[in-house]
Amino acid sequence: MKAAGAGEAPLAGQEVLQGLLQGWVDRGWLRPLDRALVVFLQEQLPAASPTALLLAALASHQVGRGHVCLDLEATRSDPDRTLSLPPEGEMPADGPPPPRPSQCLAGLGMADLVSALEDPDLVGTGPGCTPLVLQGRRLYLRRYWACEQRVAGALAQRLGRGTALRGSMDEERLRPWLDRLFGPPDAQGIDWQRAACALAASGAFAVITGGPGTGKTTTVVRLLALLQALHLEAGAEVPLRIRMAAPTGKAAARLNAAVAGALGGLALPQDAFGHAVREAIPARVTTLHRLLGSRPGSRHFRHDARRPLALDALVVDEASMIDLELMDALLQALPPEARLILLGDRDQLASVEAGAVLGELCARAGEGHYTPERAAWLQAVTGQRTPPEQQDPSGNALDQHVVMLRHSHRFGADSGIGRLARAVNAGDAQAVAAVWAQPGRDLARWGLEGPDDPALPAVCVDGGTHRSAGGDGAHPGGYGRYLRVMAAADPGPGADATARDAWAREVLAALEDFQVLCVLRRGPWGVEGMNHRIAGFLQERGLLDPQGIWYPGRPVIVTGNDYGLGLMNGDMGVALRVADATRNPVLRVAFPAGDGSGRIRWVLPSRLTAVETAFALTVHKSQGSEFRHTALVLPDRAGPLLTRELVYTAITRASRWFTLLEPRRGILEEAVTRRVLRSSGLQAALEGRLGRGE
Ligand SMILES: Nc1ncnc2c1ncn2[C@@H]1O[C@H](COP(=O)(O)OP(=O)(O)OP(=O)(O)O)[C@@H](O)[C@H]1O
Repeated sequence: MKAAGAGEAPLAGQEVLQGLLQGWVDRGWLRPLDRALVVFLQEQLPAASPTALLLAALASHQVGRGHVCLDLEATRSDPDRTLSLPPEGEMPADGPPPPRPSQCLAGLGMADLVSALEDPDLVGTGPGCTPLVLQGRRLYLRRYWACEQRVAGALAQRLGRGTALRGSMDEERLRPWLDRLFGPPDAQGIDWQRAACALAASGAFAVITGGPGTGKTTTVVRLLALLQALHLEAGAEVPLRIRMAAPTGKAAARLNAAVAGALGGLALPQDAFGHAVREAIPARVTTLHRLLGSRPGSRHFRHDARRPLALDALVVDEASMIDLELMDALLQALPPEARLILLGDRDQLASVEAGAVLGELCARAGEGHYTPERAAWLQAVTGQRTPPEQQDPSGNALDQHVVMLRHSHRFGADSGIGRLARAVNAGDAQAVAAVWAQPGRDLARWGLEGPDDPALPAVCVDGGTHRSAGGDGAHPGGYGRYLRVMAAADPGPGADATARDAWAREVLAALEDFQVLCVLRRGPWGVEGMNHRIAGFLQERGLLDPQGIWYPGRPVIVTGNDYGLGLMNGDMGVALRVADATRNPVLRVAFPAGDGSGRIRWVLPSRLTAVETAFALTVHKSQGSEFRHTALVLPDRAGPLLTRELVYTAITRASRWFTLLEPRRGILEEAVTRRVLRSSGLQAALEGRLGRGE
């Protein structure tokens, strides 16, 4: 055991550390959980070094900020970043602020930090039972280290597997099917969708990444058709068991609709065989939690390595939202002979929980890194040449299974949303300014004088129509629209269940026309302030009567999984006034069933314990959803949350119109130069295993 020593003056003793951490908790700088961990460790290891325990508190705190570990290098160079000071919603507290991490760690170099962690009871360097693990310059809570190791191990195994797959393809037969599904290859350039399909067909693991509308769904539906066609053509009596899933109900519903659309466009033979292939592609998409079998009150799932999922191929959309622990659970539950295909946009915000798995897996996707052997194989099966700049003789096994789709088929070259998303993604503030100099019809930008600026009701109620009408006469809507639908389509107290469901579907669909997004939760520009003001605007216009917590027209978002009600975190619903059996008016909350069936689930408001009003959502909560018109409310000052990834995610939630509301001019340009960099060792762990040929 290593006791506190010289060079640790700022944390002269354990009581000082306790007091310091309590001061941080009081200010909202640290979670009570992080301090509780230190109290526990002190009880178990009374002689532990205060510096090591401080680092343990910071490592624990990083998990709450989405990092898998504490990066000691980053901690040393900018200690205050470990607490993201100033945090959103800092709690007012009496007296002078407590010392910051930079003061506590002042004068300590990397060697001092590493030396403080040389405590075999507290910190291990690999398997064992110490509460912390130090790997290189990364300090982990053991649970997350173990999780990262399992994910790296499962991915490495999957990358090495191919021939044992059920439905393995014969490469000779691959080319004609690719030609049928994609048309003849273009000799001029590479069609990355075709390449993605071939690469994903060739192994047990594939990642297809791309921005909005780049054809991820189109490609995966063709891939599934290809796999089924090859499987059935080889004489299989039963088709492959294929499942599709997404992290949220909203994302599952979107994929469901997109798959249904893509199925119609499949170029399959017009005969019994083509029919059998089409029939064998699943039309229903489920949530990952439902697929894995969530269990109330437990973080374990019904399906795991001992009770694996009964499937031959799994497609998971919106994979950027999958955190490390969920990826671990998913990989454990997947039979070794099944394929896993991840779809997602690597540039979006990562999951709220720790880990940015998709981002890490796709970190090298822009440059391809296909080996010359892989490029030759691709040419043989797709008839396309891989551009030389995408080839790399030292490309690793993961590179050979990742494809980036680059061309948006949804946003044309003149689309403002597409141009703005690209400029933001590139982190190019000048390019962003250039887009706004010529925004086109689908973008609008409003400077706000303050929380009472009349632009706010103009956009939130009516969509700000006079500034950004579409070329085809369509107008971006605000929340006034769904409330008018709610009033006009109300089937009345005598309506039967079918008519009520149809009404709810119509209102829920109209609600998806528009969404206000915020960066923050608190303050006038956060979700709480905006929710309050938007309800007021709608009330002033006589569209809403927000009395009490529950009122007709209240849109809500579920904030925690409720297995009893079958509602998942992120599900959105709306309160509607319906009639009970005796025709008395009662309030019920209508949710889409979330299983692709189009059914409506009606829930008593009193049973909903974890919901929030959803006129305004944080950008994080909006992930996996898409709205025809999206309005992003920026804060009036830059902070740790306002980053390029966040703004990109907000813009790409809009399918038709995007409105920017800025309390201070230029804040957008500031935001795009800030990045979210998540600390994790997944790439290193994976590379280590691939290098060892595991
Ligand atoms: N190769 C293509 N040629 C023409 N149109 C295409 C092609 N690929 C996709 N599309 C069309 O582009 C639109 C977007 O495609 P798709 O839904 O597959 O993209 P996506 O990447 O899954 O989008 P998102 O994830 O943003 O919803 C669809 O209307 C689709 O029909």
